[in-house]
Amino acid sequence: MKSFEALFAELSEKAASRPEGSDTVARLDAGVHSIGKKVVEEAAEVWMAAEYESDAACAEEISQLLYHLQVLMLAKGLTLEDVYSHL
Ligand SMILES: N=c1c2ncn([C@@H]3O[C@H](COP(=O)(O)OP(=O)(O)OP(=O)(O)O)[C@@H](O)[C@H]3O)c2ncn1[C@@H]1O[C@H](COP(=O)(O)O)[C@@H](O)[C@H]1O
Repeated sequence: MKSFEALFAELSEKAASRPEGSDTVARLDAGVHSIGKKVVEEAAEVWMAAEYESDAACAEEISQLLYHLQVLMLAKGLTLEDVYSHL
């Protein structure tokens, strides 16, 4: 099982090394506008799953939202500390 911190470390490494075939690199190259739209789409899917789908489906949608939020953080150059400092 992967933690939020472990995923962020993995994505940070991918952003730096830019391996062939990485979806994350492609999403970063698409830019903040594209990533932002994905965040909104995934947030809506979380909402719909919470109201109309199973707990497992809702959890999966939440994991996808967290992934896209991390991609947005990387695109903006934000660190975990930048976000955690507001929690
Ligand atoms: N955790 C995730 C993750 N969660 C969600 N997603 C992406 O978000 C998509 C889910 O969005 P949708 O359900 O809307 O599916 P879709 O419509 O096909 O998505 P689009 O490709 O059209 O955006 C998935 O198909 C993945 O492309 C993720 N992509 C990657 N990861 C992890 O990120 C790491 C790096 O991945 P790569 O960059 O691909 O090597 C690996 O550990 C992966 O497991």
